[in-house]
Order: sequence, then structure tokens, then C-alpha cells
Amino acid sequence: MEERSAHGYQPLIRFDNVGLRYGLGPEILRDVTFAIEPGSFQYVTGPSGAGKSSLLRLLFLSLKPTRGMVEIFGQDAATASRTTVPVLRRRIGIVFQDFRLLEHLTTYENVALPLRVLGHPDSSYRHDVTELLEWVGLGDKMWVHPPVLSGGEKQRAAIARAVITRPEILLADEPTGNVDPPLARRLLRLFIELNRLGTSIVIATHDLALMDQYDARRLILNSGLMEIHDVV
Ligand SMILES: Nc1ncnc2c1ncn2[C@@H]1O[C@H](COP(=O)(O)OP(=O)(O)OP(=O)(O)O)[C@@H](O)[C@H]1O
Repeated sequence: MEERSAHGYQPLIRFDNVGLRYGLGPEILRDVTFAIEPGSFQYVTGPSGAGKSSLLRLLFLSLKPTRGMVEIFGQDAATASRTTVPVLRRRIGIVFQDFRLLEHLTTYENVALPLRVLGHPDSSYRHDVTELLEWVGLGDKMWVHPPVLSGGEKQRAAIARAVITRPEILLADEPTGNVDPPLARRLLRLFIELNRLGTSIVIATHDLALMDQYDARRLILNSGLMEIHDVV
């Protein structure tokens, strides 16, 4: 029988006693057990080097656990084939710490890229991409290339690209790391709005001010172990 969470939903992602080590190094994640529910909002936090980025890599199937089980949309990550991984990833949006925008493409083309890769014609998504870029405040930066964008503008372009396909989960690695407090608050409002529209949000951060602004579940990593603080 399919295992279901306390809320009656099947979780989108499930970690069961997960351990991770790089090569022959020490285990940097140990016995990590948690689930990501549909429509949920959580922070992954903990000191520098605690394993936040590594946890996101496991969530995005860029890494496989060295022990325990990671289940993504009901599929065991350990046995996911090379053809299954991209199919699962299409349901996950990710914002990398270093944005990874393509410099030879305009902001519009960067955001439209995931749809173009899926084979959709430009006419089918032009309206959606333009609307989303306006929504994140980049309406006047659509036709410039990333090198002339500020850090915060790049951040918003990366977020727009991550959500243009309406993923079920959005993973963001230190999304407020390079921006000033007013922009950090704006980005947080953007995540909250996306969450209201149904996307599950996972934000890796050590920005305590950010977490204090919007109370949500905290998955706290420390010495490889995870402590979970639910909102009461
Ligand atoms: N590719 C790798 N090979 C070997 N060790 C790695 C690799 N990536 C990360 N590590 C180690 O794993 C541990 C966790 O790193 P990770 O980047 O996941 O932490 P973090 O919590 O995201 O840190 P920060 O907040 O500083 O970004 C660190 O000790 C790091 O040195």
C-alpha cells in the first residue's frame, strides 16, 4: 500500500534514513528522514558546511544517497534511469546559488529556454514569459543580456526561469545571499505568492532575518543530522 502522510496526501518527496558522503570522506548527512508535502513551504537551514546545498542536490537528483532511500514523485532515486531523471526534473524548478544564466541569451530567452527545450513554439509561450517577467519586475530588462543585469535582477531572472514551467517544487539555494534587505523581502513575497499558487517551496538559507519575516517549517541541519521545527 502507498504510504501517505499525516495530512492524507502522498508526499512529493520522501527521505528515509538518508546518508551521504563524498568519495571516501566522512558522512556529511546522517539518518535524514523527512518529507516534502504538496503545497508546503520550508526552509533548509544550518551553519555553513552543514550540507544544505548537498541536500538540494539530492532533491534535484544531481546526487544519489550513499545509504537510505530518496523517493521523488514516488520513484526511488537509486534506481531512476538516465531517461527517468530528466522527466522527474521537469517537475522541479531550481535556482542555483550562482544563477547559471546563459550570457549569450537575453533575459527573455533565458526564461523561455525550458519551454523551448520542451519543443514549444515561441508563439505559445510569449505571453506567459512576458507576463512573468513583468511580475518579477523585469519587464524593462527583457531584451538585455545577463552581464548588464544587477545581482538582484539576475536572481529574479533565475527564479522566473525556474518557475516558467509551473513546477510542483521550487528549490532555491541561498536566494537572498546577494541582495539587499528590501529586495530580499520582495523575493520572499514572490516565493510566498508562488506557494499560494500551489508550488511547494524549499529555500536553503542561513539568513535568520529572512526566516523571521515569514514563519515556516525549518529543516535544520547540524553535524549531518536534521532537526525539524514545524510551525505550531
Ligand atoms: N563535491 C564535493 N566533494 C567533496 N566534499 C564536498 C563536495 N561538496 C560539498 N562537500 C563538503 O560537504 C560538506 C557540506 O557542504 P554543502 O555545500 O552541502 O554545505 P552548505 O550547508 O550548503 O554550506 P554553505 O552554507 O557554506 O553553502 C562540506 O564539508 C563540504 O566541504
